[in-house]
Amino acid sequence: MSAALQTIGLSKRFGGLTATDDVSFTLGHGARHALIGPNGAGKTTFINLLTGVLSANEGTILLEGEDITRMPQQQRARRGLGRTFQINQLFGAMTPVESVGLAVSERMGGGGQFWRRLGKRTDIVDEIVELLRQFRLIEVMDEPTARLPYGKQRLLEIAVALASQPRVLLLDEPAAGVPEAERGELLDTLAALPRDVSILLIEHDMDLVFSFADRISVLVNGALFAEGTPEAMRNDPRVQDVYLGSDNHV
Ligand SMILES: Nc1ncnc2c1ncn2[C@@H]1O[C@H](COP(=O)(O)OP(=O)(O)OP(=O)(O)O)[C@@H](O)[C@H]1O
Repeated sequence: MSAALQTIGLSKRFGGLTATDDVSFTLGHGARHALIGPNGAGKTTFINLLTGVLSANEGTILLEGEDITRMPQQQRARRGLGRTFQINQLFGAMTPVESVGLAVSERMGGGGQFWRRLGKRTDIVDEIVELLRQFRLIEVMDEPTARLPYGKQRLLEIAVALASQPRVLLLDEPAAGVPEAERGELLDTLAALPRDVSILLIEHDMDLVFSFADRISVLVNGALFAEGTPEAMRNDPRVQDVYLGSDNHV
């Protein structure tokens, strides 16, 4: 059985700087895999290569065994590659029910026909309500997004990404900017994500990384430096040296 997502010898250069250096990486089916590393290690560049925001200089990207290396972003998304962004990409004037509804409708090819379809399709309504419930957004579903607590906005972002039913979900720093008091809800919600979605998490919050991940890869200077179970990474003196033992992950 092929991996959910795999890179082989992936490299990206910006002029003289190698931001992704010969990365061969495997995301297993149903994985809860975290990618960590110091600032500037190349985590965001790697995600951008996976999603097609950037094109690789060398190497191959396989999604469920299919070569997507040269595919445009939209096509990768349609093939089942979902992502959230480090910085909130939501429309502030829309409500959670509208954002999730639009994402579900788009997946079904509804697009602008969204509200007309909604009235007729109870299965769509049920799915929207279930997503809002799962992400603890029911009580705020009619509030403009810009007025929601930041933690709720990050939850909404994940709900919107999940609405497209991705096979692989890339979570780019979901806890960034979320106040301490709202982190528990985020952790619980991430823990409850459906197991048939394979997840790659990029995160600086080590509590979240160690509570979420069953596998961790460490990126340093664009290259994979170490990989293993959370326990193995926590106890690896080399990893402690370059990352965990220092202050540069906050
Ligand atoms: N578009 C670009 N042009 C030139 N250099 C870039 C570009 N994007 C990233 N870099 C450089 O590539 C390296 C990796 O950056 P990247 O943002 O991928 O790291 P990161 O691990 O995501 O960092 P952080 O944890 O701070 O978000 C850095 O040295 C960065 O300055």
